[in-house]
Amino acid sequence: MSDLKWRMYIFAYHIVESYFDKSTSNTGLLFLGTNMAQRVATADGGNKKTSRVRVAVRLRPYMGKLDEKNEGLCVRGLDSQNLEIINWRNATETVKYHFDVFHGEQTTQQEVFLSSVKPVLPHILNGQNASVFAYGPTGAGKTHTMLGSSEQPGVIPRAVREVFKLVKAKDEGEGWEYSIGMSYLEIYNEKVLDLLSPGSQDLPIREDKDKNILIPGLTHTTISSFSDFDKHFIPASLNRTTASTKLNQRSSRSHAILLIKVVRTQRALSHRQQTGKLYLVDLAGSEDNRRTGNQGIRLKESGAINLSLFTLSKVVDSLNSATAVRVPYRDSKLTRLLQDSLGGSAHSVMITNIAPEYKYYFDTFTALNFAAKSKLIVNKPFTRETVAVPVLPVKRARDDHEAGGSDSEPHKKKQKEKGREMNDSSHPAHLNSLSEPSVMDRLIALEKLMMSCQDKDRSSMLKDVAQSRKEIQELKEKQREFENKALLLSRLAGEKLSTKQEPDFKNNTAPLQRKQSIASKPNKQRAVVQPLQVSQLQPLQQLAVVKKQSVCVKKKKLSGHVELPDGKENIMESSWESQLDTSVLEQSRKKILQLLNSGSLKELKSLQQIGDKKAKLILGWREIHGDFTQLEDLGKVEGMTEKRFSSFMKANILSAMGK
Ligand SMILES: Nc1ncnc2c1ncn2[C@@H]1O[C@H](COP(=O)(O)OP(=O)(O)OP(=O)(O)O)[C@@H](O)[C@H]1O
Repeated sequence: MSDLKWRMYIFAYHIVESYFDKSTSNTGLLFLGTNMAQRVATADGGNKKTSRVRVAVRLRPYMGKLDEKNEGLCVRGLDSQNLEIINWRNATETVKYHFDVFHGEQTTQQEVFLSSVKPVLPHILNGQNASVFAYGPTGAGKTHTMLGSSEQPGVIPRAVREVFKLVKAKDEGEGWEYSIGMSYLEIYNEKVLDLLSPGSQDLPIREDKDKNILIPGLTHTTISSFSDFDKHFIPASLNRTTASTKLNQRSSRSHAILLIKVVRTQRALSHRQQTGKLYLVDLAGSEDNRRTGNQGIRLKESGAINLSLFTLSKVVDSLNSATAVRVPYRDSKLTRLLQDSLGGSAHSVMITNIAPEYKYYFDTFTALNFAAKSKLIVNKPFTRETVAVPVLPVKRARDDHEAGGSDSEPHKKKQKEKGREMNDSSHPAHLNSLSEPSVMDRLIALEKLMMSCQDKDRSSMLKDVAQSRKEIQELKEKQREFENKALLLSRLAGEKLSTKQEPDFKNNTAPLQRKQSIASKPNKQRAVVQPLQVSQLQPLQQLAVVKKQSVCVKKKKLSGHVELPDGKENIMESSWESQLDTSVLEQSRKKILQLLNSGSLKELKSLQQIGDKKAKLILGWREIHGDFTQLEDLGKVEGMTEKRFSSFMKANILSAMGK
């Protein structure tokens, strides 16, 4: 019985030529194809550029026969990138996930191929590597996606055919000759086995000096056409290790890896050669042994499968995370073998297969959390029936953690109580699978694991921020040191040259002001005193015309050291207001107050040191408290410290005078 299903798969994918030609020429379905592989540079240990693994999720159609409790769907698609799954903590909520691509249950094999796989294939002909792999729980549709059937051929036959098509379309004039070859292997119980040469021993995985991954002893067969490929592939597929589990009668117990190699050789001297590799991988299903009923050898297989899938998830996570330092390729044979075709300069696509039935909830939730770029809890019911479902009385895992970990007695007691509540008959039937205590325990454990990972990410980010702050601080100190030295030097120089009262030190912060003051010393002196005297006689607007230069000089003094009328220098700057004419000061203050009370967002932003956020805060304050009675009220606005207020005043009064 089980063999029959597998043989059906193998022979079913065998494609009727005319069908295939017809289906691939249908470009009307290319709408998803615009989502081409994004390449985001991240650090990969050294300075090598790595590209993101593009993640697509495919939801298999609902199968009534797999839903013994008649619970319905627990997950559904929203659009071409988003889906939602019921929140196990609160059935009136859903958790929304975002992916590069989402393929709903109606998506055809051709659409999956066109959007997720076809775009990466041309790279193989240019000597680059790529990998496409189907990931997900057992029974969720990985083999269907990768292999398919005669009516619905999957990724493997379509991709191989496309590679031949691309090579055929190559213009002879380009001067390259192409040859296509294949290898086919499985990783079973952490052993690399050659499917084209059954009975072979565990093969070693090596790396050459150019970091290419090699498997010495692996059969590599040149293929000249698609039917040639078929001739080798079909019998080899039957060598794959599969077995019957409770969840899938013909469950893949190994990772099947098909390698298509395209070698192109330059016709002219120096006969340069480039090799592009395409890995098409049908992974074994991630499994929960409590549900598969695995024992003995099945349990051992399952341990190996889960371990390598866990490593794969860590690798994908590291490649897609900007903060990861090390990509753990070497932690499993699967990832070691894919190392030169996953991340790095390779083009990688992961198709995560999920099933919609409640009995797959835990597996689906786990797979989504592994694959998701982001998720969001949405406060709305998933189905009409779930609206009435009471909130699951589960304490937040983080609270549990903070309260002493899962092993503490109170926690265990709570778990028991939880279990009792879950079994309460008041819960609707469709939550049965979810509310099983064992599922609950695993969900809580999963959440804890995820939180601890997030915490780790956060703490490494915080470390980075702290480091940057430290560096900025050090730079600031250096700059201060440099300025003090320069100041000292300039003073010394000033003492030496009695005729030259102005230091000849120049720095980048105010070179123009410095030049001005040296050139016209008398004006400079007037700049401190005269404007204030002039301004007593003139309204503020007129003053503005006169004062361009003097304000400029004054600004310099206020930010550095102030020269008093008697020629002495005063390093303190707190007395800047006292040097201004009181009526001018008053006018400026009035003007600013008026603007604060009646200015629009744009007008507020025209004030010095008021950005978009501050302007909005001012508007908000005005709305709640009415007009500012005095400028000092500004200190009551959020974020306006005493220091900021005085700096705001100085900048705006000087600016008002300078206009
Ligand atoms: N998109 C789909 N459309 C129609 N049928 C599907 C789809 N996906 C999966 N199926 C069906 O669901 C069943 C399980 O799928 P499949 O064998 O591909 O799962 P799997 O993930 O490869 O499982 P395992 O990891 O145990 O090998 C099969 O009968 C398959 O035909």
